[in-house]
Amino acid sequence: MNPQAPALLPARILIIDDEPDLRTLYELTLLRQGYRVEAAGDLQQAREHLKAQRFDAVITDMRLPDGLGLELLRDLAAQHRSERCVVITAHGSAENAVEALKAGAFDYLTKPVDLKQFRSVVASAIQETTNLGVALPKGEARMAMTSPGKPADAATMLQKLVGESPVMRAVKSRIVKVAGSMAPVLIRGESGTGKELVARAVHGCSHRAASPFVAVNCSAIPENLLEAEFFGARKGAYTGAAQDRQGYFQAAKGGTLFLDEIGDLPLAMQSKLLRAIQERTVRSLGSPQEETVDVRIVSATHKDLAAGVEAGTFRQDLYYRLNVIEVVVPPLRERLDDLPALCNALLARICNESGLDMPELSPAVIAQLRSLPLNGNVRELENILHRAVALGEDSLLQVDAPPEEVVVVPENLQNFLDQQERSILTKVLQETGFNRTAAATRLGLSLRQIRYRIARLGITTPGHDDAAETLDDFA
Ligand SMILES: Nc1ncnc2c1ncn2[C@@H]1O[C@H](COP(=O)(O)OP(=O)(O)OP(=O)(O)O)[C@@H](O)[C@H]1O
Repeated sequence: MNPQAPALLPARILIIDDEPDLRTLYELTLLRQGYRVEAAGDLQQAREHLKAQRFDAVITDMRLPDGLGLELLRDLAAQHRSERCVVITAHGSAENAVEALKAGAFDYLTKPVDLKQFRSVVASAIQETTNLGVALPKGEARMAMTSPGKPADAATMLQKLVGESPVMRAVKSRIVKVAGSMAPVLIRGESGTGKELVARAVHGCSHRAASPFVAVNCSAIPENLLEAEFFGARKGAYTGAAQDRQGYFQAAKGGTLFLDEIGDLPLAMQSKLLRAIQERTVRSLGSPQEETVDVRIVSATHKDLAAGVEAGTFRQDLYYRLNVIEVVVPPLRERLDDLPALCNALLARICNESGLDMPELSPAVIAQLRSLPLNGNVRELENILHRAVALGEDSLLQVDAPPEEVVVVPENLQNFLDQQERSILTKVLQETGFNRTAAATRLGLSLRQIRYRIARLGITTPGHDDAAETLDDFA
């Protein structure tokens, strides 16, 4: 530790459990770690302790003689207290765990409590308060020192998410609010809205910022490789496994695992993922042993997962588990006031990457972009700007962006083309007073060509009997 750093007191923790043996076990475990510990046997005693002083973390059993641990959580939230809460729930009560996380618990532990996990969850819980100036007990210092200062990092992360419209501001404050907990986050939004950026911001604003962020596109992995990719594999576990390899869970240890396109995960893999999340352990293919992993799961989808649950393609229990906290990223059309700032940020990035000077962005171009449907959201905007920069000839940016074409695939191409041709010909003929020569000139055809087409499509033109001409006449 930095010898110049002021000697700070170890973190203070309040333990609440009505079983004296367990209380003692938790107390001793924490005292051995160097923390200062107070203990309470019920809600009333806990409230007295909390009234008397501030703690860094509160660890409470869910069921207490005079009420639920959740009530304490709600009290602390209502009083805007900074204590991080860890709730201990009975084995198999997934609902309680989810409820606790929704009520603002930092994390939960399931009985019987594994002491190694207990120590690591407590260390995570107090880490953030430690970064704000309270010392960690011996042995945990490395984590605190490698963890970047939270406020600066959070601000940088949020800056990358360009946009100050009310809807984007709401997204950002939600990110800050949810970043601190261990609860799984589900990010919903159309394609290209910036879901991955949001996931990175959740990670960057959390105490996990100094640990890995591992992004996985669930739809891009072949089904037979999913298990090895997620959980790792021992050498020889399958044909081609020439050496031990770690999975995404192991790679993201201590950090965040971002599961993009989670709706595309096959059902068999959904069960395995659910198990890994519930047990917080994974087993590499071919390994006899399970290993504990401390990973926060952030997932994203552009699909309606609830509809997937209805249709039987997505497991309800996994949906329930992943969707503890939801962040919805609005489509670009609902935040068009962000366009100028977004264009500037994207242009700066594009020009920087390609070593070009930043072109001038005129209000007319912004207005032009504003009028586009932009159904591909920020990614589409990025592509349009990329094209404009690549094709631009002077320092004023010109956008040649037709609205994204909706390609209609006709059932019968010939009929479809005939119909298009017929309506163009009819329109031009009407506009030229059925003067075939004038119509042909406008369409870049010869008189003979237009007569052929009129005959082929059976278009009646007053004063002529083109439709009566047979195609043989043109042979
Ligand atoms: N608010 C924003 N500020 C700056 N860049 C953004 C913003 N939103 C999106 N982008 C950029 O747009 C592109 C698409 O964003 P991202 O990949 O995060 O979208 P997504 O919703 O995850 O897409 P998909 O659904 O296809 O996975 C990226 O290059 C990203 O950097």
